[in-house]
Amino acid sequence: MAAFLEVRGLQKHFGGVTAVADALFDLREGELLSIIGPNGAGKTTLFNLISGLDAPDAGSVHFLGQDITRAAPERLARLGMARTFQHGRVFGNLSVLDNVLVGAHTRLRAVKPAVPVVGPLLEFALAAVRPAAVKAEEAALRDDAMRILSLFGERLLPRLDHPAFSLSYANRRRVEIARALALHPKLLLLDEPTAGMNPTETAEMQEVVHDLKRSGLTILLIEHKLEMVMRLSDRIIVMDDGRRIAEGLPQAVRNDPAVIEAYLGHRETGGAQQEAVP
Ligand SMILES: Nc1ncnc2c1ncn2[C@@H]1O[C@H](COP(=O)(O)OP(=O)(O)OP(=O)(O)O)[C@@H](O)[C@H]1O
Repeated sequence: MAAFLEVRGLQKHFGGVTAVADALFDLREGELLSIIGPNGAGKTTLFNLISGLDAPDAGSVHFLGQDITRAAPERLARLGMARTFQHGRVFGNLSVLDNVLVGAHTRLRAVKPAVPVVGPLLEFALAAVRPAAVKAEEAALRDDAMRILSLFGERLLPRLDHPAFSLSYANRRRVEIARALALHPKLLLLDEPTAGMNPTETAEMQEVVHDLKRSGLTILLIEHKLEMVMRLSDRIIVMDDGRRIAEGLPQAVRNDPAVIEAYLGHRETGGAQQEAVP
């Protein structure tokens, strides 16, 4: 049986820099796999190659048995892959609720008839007239968006109508994750969901990710906060200078001499240094 996600020999070079060298791993359905490593190790580049934001120089990615190497992000969204970004990307002028509804766009059916050529025109007309089927779909998506926003307790629900630019940094990160969840993804790629968060916010985010994992969602996680990685991960891949230097269960990785060397030996560890080898 094909793996849920299969990454084979992925490579990416930027000029003379090897950002990702021969990445190779499988991800099983329902698994939470973390990618860790010092700054510049190639983690975000690897995410970009998997999620269609960047094209690999070599190698392949298969998702749910389909070759998705170099596939456009829209196709990946339709297949059920969603991601978040290291620095959080939201639509600043849209409200919290609308940001999340944008994420549900690929799930629209009533307002997006699958008619060739005139489809976009029909969609425009249906959005303007809003017949009962379209209204019912909008209501269902709104209910779903509220359910997703409630995963973050009282952080976002009281701010439904606030424009995203007015939110705190931590809340913008939460909105971004909520928007990714609105896609009802089969695979969620989270790039440092707790970056810039204080210990309370980090603990809350850890709970959210834990709940998502418990719900059966398959997750690929980049995270510098090692305690969180150790608690959440089924398996961990450690990268350094574009290469995988270790892979295994959290406890084994924690005690791996190559991992300790990579973290403690690096000049910059993006906050991981203080937490390395806990
Ligand atoms: N668009 C780009 N152009 C040139 N070099 C790049 C580009 N993107 C990444 N790199 C380089 O590739 C290497 C890997 O970077 P990447 O951002 O993937 O690392 P990372 O592990 O995600 O680091 P961090 O933990 O700091 O986010 C680095 O040396 C980086 O400078």
